[in-house]
Parts: sequence; C-alpha cells; structure tokens
Amino acid sequence: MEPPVPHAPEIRTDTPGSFARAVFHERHPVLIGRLLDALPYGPAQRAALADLLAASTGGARLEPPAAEPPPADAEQWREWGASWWGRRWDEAPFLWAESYFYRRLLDATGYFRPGDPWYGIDPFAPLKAAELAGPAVDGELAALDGHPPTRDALLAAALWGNRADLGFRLTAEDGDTATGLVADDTAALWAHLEHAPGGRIALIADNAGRELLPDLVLLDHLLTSGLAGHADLYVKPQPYFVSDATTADTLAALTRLRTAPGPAAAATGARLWQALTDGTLTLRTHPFFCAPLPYQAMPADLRRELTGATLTLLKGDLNYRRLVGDRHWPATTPFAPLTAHFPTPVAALRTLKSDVVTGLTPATLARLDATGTPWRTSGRHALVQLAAARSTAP
Ligand SMILES: O=P(O)(O)OC[C@H]1O[C@](O)(CO)[C@@H](O)[C@@H]1O
Repeated sequence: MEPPVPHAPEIRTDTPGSFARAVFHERHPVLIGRLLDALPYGPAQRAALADLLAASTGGARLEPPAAEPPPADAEQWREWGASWWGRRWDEAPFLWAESYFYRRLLDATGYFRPGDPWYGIDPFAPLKAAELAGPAVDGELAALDGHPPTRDALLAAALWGNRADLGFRLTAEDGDTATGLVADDTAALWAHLEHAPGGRIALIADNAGRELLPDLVLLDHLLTSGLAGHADLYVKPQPYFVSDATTADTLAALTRLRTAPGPAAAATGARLWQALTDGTLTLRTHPFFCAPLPYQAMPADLRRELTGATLTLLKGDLNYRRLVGDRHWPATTPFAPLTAHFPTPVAALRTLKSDVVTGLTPATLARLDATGTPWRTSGRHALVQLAAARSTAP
C-alpha cells in the first residue's frame, strides 16, 4: 500500500509575528519606497502603488486585476483567484497573496496597459541593472580566471547565488553571512547525471544578475562536460518578486559575460551565445511561472514540455515553496514524496528564506533549533535536495 501523502496547514499572512506577515507589513513598504525612488512615476502611478500597499495590509477585499482594457491574463486570474475574490487579502494563502501582490504592482505602474508610456516597462529594472553593473559581479566573473573551478564549486556558486535575491535584501540584516548546508544531495545529483549523460536538462531560474550568472556558468559546464546534451532555461514571462529573471535579464547577463574583461567569463558567454543560436540551449517561459499556485497544479502543456528531462534544477526559495507546497511541514517530512507530482527528477537548489523546509534529519533540526536564530528565513543556510526516482521516458 502507498504511504499516505502527508498534509500540513497552509502558510498565511494573518498570523501575528509571522515571517509571512512581515513580508507584507515590513518588506513591501520598503519595496514600494525603493521603486518610487528609482523611477519617476507620476502621481497616478504613485497613488495606485500606495493604494495597493494600503489594500494588501489593511484588510481590504480582493478584487480581480483591472478589467479595462482587459489584460491578456484576465481569464486566467479569474480562475486562479476563484476561491479568494471578495475575501480579505490576509485570508488568502501567503503564496497566493504574494504572487497577486506582484501582479497588481505591475497593474499599478501601467505595465499591462497598451498605449501607456510605461507599458512593458519593468519597474524593477533599475534595481536589477545596478546589481548587474556592480563591483561584486566584476569580482565573481574575474574569479573564473583563477584555478578552473570544480563542478562542486560551480554548483555551490549557483546555489549561494540565490542569496542575492533583491527582495530578500530589502530587509536582510547586514553581515548575515552564509553558513552551511542543511541537506546536501550534491553527490547524488552528479551520480544521477553521470548515470544518463547527454540528456536534456531543465533549469527553472529564479533571480537575475548575481544568481543567473552562476546558473549560466553551471549550464555551460553541464553542456561542455557532456553531462547534458541539451539544456532548457526557464525564465519568468514578466517581472516578478523584484529580481526574478526574465528574457531581458537573461540577455543582460549574457552580455555581461561576453563582454567581461577576463578570458574565462568571455569564453563562457560566447559558448552560451552559440548554444542559444544553434539550439543546444533553449530559452523558455510559461505563464505558470507567475501563477500563485504550487507546482502540483502544473498545467498539462508545461508538464508535457518538461517530461523526458533527465533532471530539472529548480532554483530558489519561491520555487521550493511551490514544489513542496507552502505549508507548515514538520521539517523532517521526507522531501521526495512531496515532489512525486513533478514530471521529472528534480533537484532543489535553495537558500532558506521562508518558513518552509522539508527533508531534514532530526539531528540537523535539533542543531538548528538550538541556535535560537531565525534559521529558516535568514538566508544563511542552504540546501541541495534531489528526488530522482521518476520515469525519464518521454
Ligand atoms: O528569490 P527567491 O529565492 O525565490 O526568494 C523569494 C523571497 O521572497 C519571499 O517569498 C518573501 O518575500 C521569500 O520566500 C524569499 O525571501
């Protein structure tokens, strides 16, 4: 008999003192302030952003996205929000409410209004551009010219690159340094790829800039080493969660690589450019990557597209929440059964920046709890978790 699928309450924002509540009441006001400093939005947009902040923190009822002119995703959102329209923002699950906040933020700026001068303008672009142009990236690219990095180092760079998410950095404590891995399936991940080299690998990206650059370098390694014969890089179809990578961000990162002064970074950029042009590397997206739903609800077309990949590398905190379900799981709940719905073998590479975690040993959990620190949300810890037992047949 199959073991029962475990269950736990969904994380919500109405719990006083919770991390989820602080995201709405502390992080979002800082974020809106940064956007208003970074771009000369006019009074209408400023008022709309202030209204969004007030509504999402002040007990207002949820309404579908602005209907005039009807946005392309209006129908989709009516469905995604069917259980929540008319309810208070803080009655909706954290995952749903946070995703909808970013959708409404784009509305408020004119992003979806054809004919509006701000139509299609990424409100987070100045923040992302400043990070990509910064000296930290210079240093990281120059480091590629030292000793050739081991594959473990490349994987670790992609993993810890996830700390560089700009939403998290809005309220992260200065001096929060990285510590260690709370679960580490790195060896099993390489063994899995070595078992079936030359297949197709999917990487579902998270943040642009300092996270996407090491992701690209890792993809280059997988392709040049022959561990992958083809790679699909999935990015967001629109700006999301501040620094999530879009196609524009991917092009900016590739350009940063190709034009780096160091030969190793420039050569990596040139190879990836070539891989895109000859189809060895494919850039992909799907509306579901901005859906307020767990991956268990993945639509059939995306499921079909992913099926057959040797491995999906799933980057970041939000993707992890969507993979296992944004729930108050006991941290020792096994990881693999919670991911059995995913269409391919999957490896999560994530720094811990929210309450959800699974697959820890009782000893690790006891050690972390004994620190008395907010280890689940500080971004100082990370994990590599693999669920490999899946059919890889197309
Ligand atoms: O960029 P990531 O790793 O998905 O992190 C998203 C961040 O946003 C949050 O949803 C909170 O805003 C946390 O999960 C995390 O800090």
